[in-house]
Order: sequence, then structure tokens, then C-alpha cells
Amino acid sequence: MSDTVESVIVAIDGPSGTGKSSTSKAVAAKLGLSYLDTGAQYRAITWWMLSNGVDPDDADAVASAAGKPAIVSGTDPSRPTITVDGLDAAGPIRTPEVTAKVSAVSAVPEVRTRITDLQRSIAAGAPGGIVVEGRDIGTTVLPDADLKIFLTASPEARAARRSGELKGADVAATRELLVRRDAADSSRKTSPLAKAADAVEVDTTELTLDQVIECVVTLVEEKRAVA
Ligand SMILES: Nc1ncnc2c1ncn2[C@@H]1O[C@H](COP(=O)(O)OP(=O)(O)O)[C@@H](O)[C@H]1O
Ligand SMILES: Nc1ccn([C@H]2C[C@H](O)[C@@H](COP(=O)(O)OP(=O)(O)O)O2)c(=O)n1
Repeated sequence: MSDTVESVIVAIDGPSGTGKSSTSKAVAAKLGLSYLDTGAQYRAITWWMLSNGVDPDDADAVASAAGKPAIVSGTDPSRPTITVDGLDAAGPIRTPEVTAKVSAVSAVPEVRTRITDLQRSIAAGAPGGIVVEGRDIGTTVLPDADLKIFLTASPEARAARRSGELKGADVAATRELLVRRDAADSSRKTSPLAKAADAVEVDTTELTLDQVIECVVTLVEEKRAVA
């Protein structure tokens, strides 16, 4: 006889352009779960630093200011939102200026502690369960997640996807920026980008987005069905 557990927590990690956001949103929508984009939160705090005259490369200044911005994430997968001090930050957090500085800001331990606490309280408050995507969700933020997925794809595929989004941006230049950001995110001391030992790795290089979504939905359903 099989039964279905009430709530499920899914952690989806991986480098930029592997399909975390698109996959997580679609999986959450299909399964009636909440959705949290943790990269958007690191982008939001980076945007606040840039807007408030804090040098993102001055780790002490960033650490001192880390507690100041009020960051609120909406977790409806069909309409994810993010505000900083009450302002809609969805657009400004995607600018190249923020992308260029987000790795420096997110490497500061005080920033990570603040954002990690926020992420844990959002996950704990999601009644039906949640899909949380980022870099350190399976390893640090939610080590007891019911299911951990680590998405990968070749740098070429990731750059092609990203440059498509940026309306024809040069693929080689996009690849260079991606690889550099991955290296920074993977080599920082505090909670680097890493695959959890118990994560399922899915290489999306040769898969369509629909295939990746289907694969993750199946893995969640398998976890949800308890004997
Ligand atoms: N398997 C895939 N095949 C082709 N394009 C994809 C695939 N997965 C995602 N994409 C596209 O690649 C871009 C980056 O995906 P996104 O979900 O934002 O990645 P991430 O959150 O890992 O940075 C988006 O335009 C998305 O539609
Ligand atoms: N859990 C997380 C999520 C993102 N980050 C940092 C590192 C990433 O380069 C930035 C931006 O993440 P985001 O997921 O928006 O990145 P992409 O736009 O998909 O490339 O935030 C992190 O340190 N930890």
C-alpha cells in the first residue's frame, strides 16, 4: 500500500545556466509547491550595496551593512517576486553591474548567515513544501531536504542559453564571464557551490528543458510515495 507524505522539500543546486530557475519553477507549479530563487536574494543584497554606496569589493563594509536591507521573496512559482526595502527589485537585480559583483558580495560570511536564516525560515513556512534553488541548498541551507538535485551542463551549452536570453550577446564573452563566476562561487571559503554527497546529478547538456522538468518531477514523485 502506498501513501503520500504531506510536504516535500526539494533542493536544486548547480552552476549558472544549467536550468535551475526554469526547472524549479515548473516543477513547483506542476506539484503545487512553493518556489524560492536564492540567487535572486544574493542579487538583491548586491543591488542594495551598489545603490547605497557600499563598495561590493570591501568585505568589511559589506559585512557591516549586511543586516540593513529588508529582503522579501514571494514564493508563488507562477509569479515569483522580490522586494528590497519595499521596492520591486526583479528588474534591477538582473543588470550586468549586479551580475559582476554578486559573487564578491555573496562570499561575505555575514551576508551568507543573514540570507541562509531567511531561506530556512521561508522553507519552514511553506506548508505544502518548496523547491529551493541555488548553490549551497543541499549542502548547507537545507541539508535534510527530501530530495537534492545537482544540475550540470557544459560551459558551451550554458553560455549559448544565457547569450540567447541576453538578445544575441557574444557567446564567447558570456562563456568567459560564466566560467569566472563559477570559479569564484566554487572556491569561496564559506558555503561554496558544491554537489551534496547525496544529491542526484543531472547533466542537462543534451536534454531539453521539458526533459529535465520531467526527470525532476519523477524523482520528486518517487520520494513522495512512501511504502
Ligand atoms: N535543458 C535546457 N535546454 C535548453 N535551454 C534551457 C534548458 N534549461 C534551461 N534553458 C534555458 O537556459 C536559460 C537559463 O536557464 P535558467 O533556468 O535561468 O538557469 P539557472 O537558473 O541555472 O541559471 C533560460 O533561458 C532557459 O530557458
Ligand atoms: N545559494 C546561492 C545562490 C546564489 N549565490 C550567488 C552566486 C551566484 O553567482 C549569484 C547569482 O545567482 P543566480 O542563481 O541568480 O545566478 P544565475 O543568474 O543563474 O547565473 O548568487 C550563492 O552564493 N548562493
